[in-house]
Amino acid sequence: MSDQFVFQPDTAENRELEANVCPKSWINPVPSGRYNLVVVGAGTAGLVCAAGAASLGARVALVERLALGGDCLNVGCVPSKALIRASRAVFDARHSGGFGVVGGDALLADFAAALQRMRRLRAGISRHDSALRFRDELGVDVYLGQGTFTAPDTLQVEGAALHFAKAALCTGARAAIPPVPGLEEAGCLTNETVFSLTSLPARLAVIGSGPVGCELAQAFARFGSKVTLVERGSGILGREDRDAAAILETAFRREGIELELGAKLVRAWSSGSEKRLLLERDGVGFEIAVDAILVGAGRAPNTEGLGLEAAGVEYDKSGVKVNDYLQTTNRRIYAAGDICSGYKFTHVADAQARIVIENSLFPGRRKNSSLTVPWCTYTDPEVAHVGMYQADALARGLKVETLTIPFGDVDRAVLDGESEGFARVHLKKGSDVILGATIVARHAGEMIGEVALAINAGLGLSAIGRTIHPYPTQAESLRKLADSYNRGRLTPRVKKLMGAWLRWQRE
Ligand SMILES: Cc1cc2nc3c(=O)[nH]c(=O)nc-3n(C[C@H](O)[C@H](O)[C@H](O)COP(=O)(O)OP(=O)(O)OC[C@H]3O[C@@H](n4cnc5c(N)ncnc54)[C@H](O)[C@@H]3O)c2cc1C
Ligand SMILES: NC(=O)c1ccc[n+]([C@@H]2O[C@H](COP(=O)([O-])OP(=O)(O)OC[C@H]3O[C@@H](n4cnc5c(N)ncnc54)[C@H](O)[C@@H]3O)[C@@H](O)[C@H]2O)c1
Repeated sequence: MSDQFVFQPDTAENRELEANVCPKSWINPVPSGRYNLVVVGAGTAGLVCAAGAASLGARVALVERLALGGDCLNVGCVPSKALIRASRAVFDARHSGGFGVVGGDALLADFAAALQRMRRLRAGISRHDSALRFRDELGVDVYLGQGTFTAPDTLQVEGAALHFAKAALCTGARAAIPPVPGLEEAGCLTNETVFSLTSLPARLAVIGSGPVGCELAQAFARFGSKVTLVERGSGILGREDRDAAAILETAFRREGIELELGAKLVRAWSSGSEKRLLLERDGVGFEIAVDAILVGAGRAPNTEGLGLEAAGVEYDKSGVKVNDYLQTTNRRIYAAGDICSGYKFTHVADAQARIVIENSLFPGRRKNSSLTVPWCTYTDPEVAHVGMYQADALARGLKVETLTIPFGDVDRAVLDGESEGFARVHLKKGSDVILGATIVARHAGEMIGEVALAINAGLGLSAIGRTIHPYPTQAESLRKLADSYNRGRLTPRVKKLMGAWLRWQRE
C-alpha cells in the first residue's frame, strides 16, 4: 500500500476493520532492550514472521505504517475475491436458462450490495490480523508508524529506537502507475481505491491484463460496466500458457469485454465528466472515452523512506536484493514477500516468512529456490499453474512430453456445464517426472494443489494415476492425464508381448 491510503466509505464495517488493523487510539509500547526480531511491515509476510517468531519464544516487534493485513486483507486478495464471487453469482443467475432457471435475462445486479458484503466479510476476516490480537494473544510489541533504519541494527519508529539482533523487511509493494502523460492528472483507480467505490462506473478502461486487470475486468463487466481491457502485449495474461490465455480471451469477448491488445497507451485526459485515452496500435492512434480508469500494470516495491542506505541494504527498482536464504546485503536483515520476491503472491509471502524465521533466529539454511510455487488467476474459468511452462523446460535443455485432457472429456465438467478448459502436464520425456502443469477450469485453483504436492514430494504422474479420485469430479482430469501417460508407454513391443501372453492363457 502507499502512504496515501485510507479506508472509504465511512461505514460500520470499515470502522470495524479500522479498529482491528489501524486503531486510532493505539499507544505504541516503550522499547526496552534488544529484540530478537524486528519486523517492518505487517502484511502477510510480516504477520507470519511476527506470529511465528513470537510463538517460538522470541522477543518480537512488529512495525506497520498503515494497516495490519497489508494488501491481501485490505486492498488485494480478500476484497477482490469477495467481489469476484458476487459477480459470479450475478453471471450464473443470468445464464442459468439451460438449468431450468427462468427470468435470468431480466435480472438486475446490485453493485453497492456486493461491495457492502465485501466490506462485511473483510471486517470479519480482519480479526485474525488485529493489532490487539498480536499484542495480547501473541505477545508481539506492535508499533504503528513508519519504520526507518538509522543504523545497521536499529529501526526508528515514531521517535522510538528499536535495537535488534535480526530484522525482517516485509514492506511489500504498491501499484505502479505507467509514466503516461496525463494519466495521474486524469485520475485513475488502483487496487487501493477501486474497492472504495460506491457506484459502478458505466464505462471502465482497465490498463494491463495481468491477474489484477483480468480478474477485475471480468468482475466489473459482469456487474454491467462496459469494460475495455488495454494491454500492450499481444495477448492477455502474458506469462501464462497461450492456449489457456486464448480460452480466457474467448470468454472475455463473449461476455462483452472489449480487448485492445498490442495497444500502447499514449496519453490520458479529462473531458467534462468523462476520461479519454489515446491508444496506438501499429502506429495508428485511436481514442476511447470512459468514466473511470483502473490501472493494473504491475507493482513497485515499497523501498522509499526506509533508510535502506543507513542499514546497508541494497535494492533496485524491482525490490530488495536477497540471497537464496532470503538474507539482504546486511547479514542481520532478511526479507520476505513482495518486497523481494519475483512471485508476488500471499502464499509465497507466507512461505518465505517461514524460511526467514528458521534462517534468521536459528541456524537454518532453508532455500527460497526449494519452494514449489503454484498460483491461480481467479477469472472464470480460472487459470492455475505450477512449476515450469513448456518453454522454460526447453530453455533449460530438457526434453519435454506434454499431455492435455480437455474438460469436454471429463464427465463432471460436462454435467456442470463447465467443459471449457483443460488440464495439461509437462513431463520430463521418457519418465513420469512432472515439470509443470496448467489447469484451466472453473475451480482450477482447487485442483492445482494436488500437482504441487506431487512435485514437492517427488511423486511422478503415475502416483496420481494410482490414486483413486471420486467419480464424478473435475479432479479426475489429473488421473486421466496419468492414464494417457500410461497408454503412451504401451509400445508396440510391449503390446506384442502382452498379446502373446494372453493368447497363451487361452490355450
Ligand atoms: C488486487 C490484488 C489481488 C490479489 N489477489 C491475490 C490472490 O488472490 N492470491 C494471492 O496469492 N495474491 C494476491 N495478490 C498479491 C498479494 O496481495 C501480495 O502478494 C501480498 O499481499 C504480499 O504480502 P507482503 O506481506 O509481502 O506485502 P504487503 O501486503 O504489501 O504488506 C506490506 C506492509 O508493509 C507496510 N509498510 C511499507 N513500508 C513500511 C514502513 N517503512 N514502515 C512500516 N510499514 C511499512 C505496508 O503498509 C503494508 O501493510 C493480490 C494483489 C492485488 C493488488
Ligand atoms: N490471483 C492472484 O494470485 C493475483 C491476483 C492479483 C494480483 N496478483 C499479484 O499481483 C501482481 C501484480 O499484478 P498486475 O496484474 O498488476 O501485474 P502484472 O505485472 O502481472 O501484469 C501487468 C500487465 O500490464 C501490462 N502493462 C504494463 N504497462 C502497460 C501500459 N502502459 N499499457 C498497457 N499495458 C500495460 C503488462 O504488459 C502486463 O501484461 C502479480 O504479479 C501477481 O503476483 C495475484
